[in-house]
Amino acid sequence: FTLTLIHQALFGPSAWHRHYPVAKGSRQSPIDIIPDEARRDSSLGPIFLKYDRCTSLSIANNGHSVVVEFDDSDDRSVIQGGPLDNPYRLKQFHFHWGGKGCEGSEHTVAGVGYASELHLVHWNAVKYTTYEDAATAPDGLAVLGIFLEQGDDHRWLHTITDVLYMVKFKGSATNFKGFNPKCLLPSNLHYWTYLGSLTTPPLHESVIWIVLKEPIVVSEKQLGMFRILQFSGEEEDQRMRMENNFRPPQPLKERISVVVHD
Ligand SMILES: CC[C@H](C)CCC(=O)Nc1ccc(S(N)(=O)=O)cc1
Ligand SMILES: [Zn+2]
Repeated sequence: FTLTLIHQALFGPSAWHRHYPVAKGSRQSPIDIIPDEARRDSSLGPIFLKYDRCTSLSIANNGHSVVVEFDDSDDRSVIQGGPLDNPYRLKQFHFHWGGKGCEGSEHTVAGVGYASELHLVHWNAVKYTTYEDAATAPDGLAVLGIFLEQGDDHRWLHTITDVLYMVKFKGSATNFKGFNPKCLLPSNLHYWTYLGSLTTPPLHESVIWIVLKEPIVVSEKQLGMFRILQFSGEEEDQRMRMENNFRPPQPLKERISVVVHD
């Protein structure tokens, strides 16, 4: 317990500003979304997701989360429409979650958090040649955020939780082909959108956030499977269970409020 507190104080969100001054920037994520204060913009249309089955490649533990990587060498799997001027290619998705029974999402809605949050990370391959270049540009990335609410078993999440034991330790990865993230979407794509940042270092202010209003429902058992993951590598003797890997909401500052599309 004290190890976790020390670890948190040295490497957690409150320490990031020392190496990444942008942590105190003007468009940091996540934020607390206040639906009643969200503007409506009639020019803002629906988003479209074209997720082709055969682009998933691998699943890995990067020491911060569990990440499913995609082949982003062409436009087979893209998000477009809504606030986006171009199609953005799917690069990876990952999750953020809490400890036993406590909150775990990054964005909150009127001060209330969810048990977990799924991030599908896309990049603007029309304007930028590499993901790395896009990740430092103000319109380089589009991250689709989906809340996970605790309830019944999710019908398809087991395809991910069943393989987590193979990527238990930091730095481990395994083949994960043929997974279509479409199965993780809620029934409607109504969203809030705002200009923000990566929620972990390097915290680049390069993300157009699109947060879906409707959560997906997953069971406590399925959420618990994420907690078999470790922050630490296999060789490290101090076992550090991977949980509470979420950044708390950041100040909205002079950003225009969030825009909503129903
Ligand atoms: C140089 C490449 C790049 C900056 C570093 C690797 C990367 O992609 N990081 C990343 C991606 C997504 C999020 S989030 N949680 O979706 O906001 C947080 C961090
Ligand atoms: Zn994330």
